[in-house]
Amino acid sequence: MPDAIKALVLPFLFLLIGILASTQASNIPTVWLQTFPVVVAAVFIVLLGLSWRFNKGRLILVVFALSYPALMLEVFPNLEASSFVTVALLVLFITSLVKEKGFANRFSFNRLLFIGMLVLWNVAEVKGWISFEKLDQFVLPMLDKTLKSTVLVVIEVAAIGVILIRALSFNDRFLASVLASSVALVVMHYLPLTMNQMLLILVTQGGLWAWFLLSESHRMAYRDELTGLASRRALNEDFMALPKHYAIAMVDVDHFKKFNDTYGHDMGDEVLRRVAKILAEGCYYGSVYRYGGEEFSILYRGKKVAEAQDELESIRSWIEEEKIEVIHRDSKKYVSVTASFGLAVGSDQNEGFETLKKADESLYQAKRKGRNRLIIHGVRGKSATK
Ligand SMILES: Nc1nc2c(ncn2[C@@H]2O[C@H](COP(=O)(O)OP(=O)(O)OP(=O)(O)O)[C@@H](O)[C@H]2O)c(=O)[nH]1
Repeated sequence: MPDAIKALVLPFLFLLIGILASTQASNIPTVWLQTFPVVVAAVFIVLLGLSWRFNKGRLILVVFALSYPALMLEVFPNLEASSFVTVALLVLFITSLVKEKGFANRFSFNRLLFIGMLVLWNVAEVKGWISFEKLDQFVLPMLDKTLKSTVLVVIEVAAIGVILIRALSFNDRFLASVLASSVALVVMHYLPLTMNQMLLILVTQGGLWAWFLLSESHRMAYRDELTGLASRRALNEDFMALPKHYAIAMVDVDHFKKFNDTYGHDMGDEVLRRVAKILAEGCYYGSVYRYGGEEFSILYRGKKVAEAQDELESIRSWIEEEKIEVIHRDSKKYVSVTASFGLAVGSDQNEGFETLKKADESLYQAKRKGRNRLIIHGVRGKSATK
């Protein structure tokens, strides 16, 4: 299954649970039902607290968008929800377009100001202070719909369409969750739901965003941002539960400082991404981590050294063969890098760090012997064919 579709599974599962729960609202005892508004308010306040703690400004907009229709229906109970939902969808749409800029800064202020204007326009419209009814004489005969209802449907369809396209093209979990929340708003608009049913959907949407924040913080802790590989922290944790038989490899890009100095830091980053990709795709038996800087680690659980050795030799030659396009002195050319490898076999489940040190020693031996080779700790004369 493509990653972009996978990213949609959980957000839509939350949505489905919300819709299914709302169908059971009539079976819920009244005492519980009375607590729903408080529960929803509490969930959203906790979300706002978390978005402040995790410095995620876009989440304020999401919380606002989700709570807006229900809040407005509380204030104007006799009015139709359609324009409230459309404003909420517009806010989600804008949120899906902007970059994360943190919680409290001028960006958040500007965004909230814009939303304030949108709300003012919405209130003015529902109160009848501004009206487009005169234009209906032209629109009604053509579309059999008022101008307002036509514009609202167009905005809803366009907003959902653009969010869907972006979620599928960027494979981004934030966009996937925004899409599920947008569909939740549309469901609340078009299905004849009671306020309690809406609140049930909102609670599950709160759950979705809490899950999003938790998984984001997990990703930040255990994934390396540049390469997308597991981070050193993940390796440290994996060392706590090593199997009886294991091996560790350390990999280091050769002359990387020179590469950075010649082609620039951005090209250096590109090299690290390429090497990480080759390691991730080439490692069938091992798990790859970015250890730090231009160093990577591979953990082989329960595997024989020969299997690890064969795999590392293939990866070494793939790195060597990879052609990287660089611009140097205003002209385009293709360059390649090499990497050195050290491998050590663990002899004790509790000695992951010691084994890693041995792999590191072998790696530096490989560097001393001329680089672009694999040295196995404690095995004389074992190195890559050169
Ligand atoms: N572009 C980029 N450079 C990095 C990153 N992390 C570390 N570096 C650079 O990696 C270089 C590592 O250089 P050295 O440790 O001297 O090693 P080397 O030049 O690869 O030489 P050998 O290991 O002896 O082959 C330093 O210049 C760091 O600034 C990163 O994330 N991106």
